[in-house]
Amino acid sequence: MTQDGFAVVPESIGQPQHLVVVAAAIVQQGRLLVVSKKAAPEVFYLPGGKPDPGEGPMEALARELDEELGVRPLHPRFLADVEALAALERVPMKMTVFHTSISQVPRPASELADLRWISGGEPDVRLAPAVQDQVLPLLRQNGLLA
Ligand SMILES: Nc1nc2c([nH]c(=O)n2[C@H]2C[C@H](O)[C@@H](COP(=O)(O)OP(=O)(O)OP(=O)(O)O)O2)c(=O)[nH]1
Repeated sequence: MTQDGFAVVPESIGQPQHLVVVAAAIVQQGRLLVVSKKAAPEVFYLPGGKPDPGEGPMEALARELDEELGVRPLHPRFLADVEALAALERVPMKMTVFHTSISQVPRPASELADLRWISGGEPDVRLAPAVQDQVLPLLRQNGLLA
């Protein structure tokens, strides 16, 4: 109850549950790094994942990049918040994307099935909807990808 006598309603009540995801847009030599996981090897998306409880976006980004690729983000900058259907869970997802450089050459961890550097037009790479429809156009609009 607030001082005004109103009950405090948790934000989640009455709203759809969103999956929260943090991800990295890493571009080198005009190509975007995408990964696929062993759980769904046919779908590629940005390295990243769900923040642990109490973890901030940058902390989550650094942990996920370390776990998945053995790299550290260098000079990460907020690119966009995008909303789409999550590629694996198929529920609404809010994904915060940071454009970042990385500290080393990425080495895929065992949870990954594949790692590709893409220009965006590869016919054999099926991208998650958020990446195909939102992240690639944003990177192009910002001159970060041809
Ligand atoms: N990392 C990432 N996830 C994405 C993207 N696009 C997209 O739909 N997703 C979806 C895929 C999954 O449904 C969800 C992220 O799940 P994940 O399995 O990568 O997350 P995680 O590393 O925290 O995995 P876990 O703890 O559940 O094992 O978000 C994207 O570009 N990057």
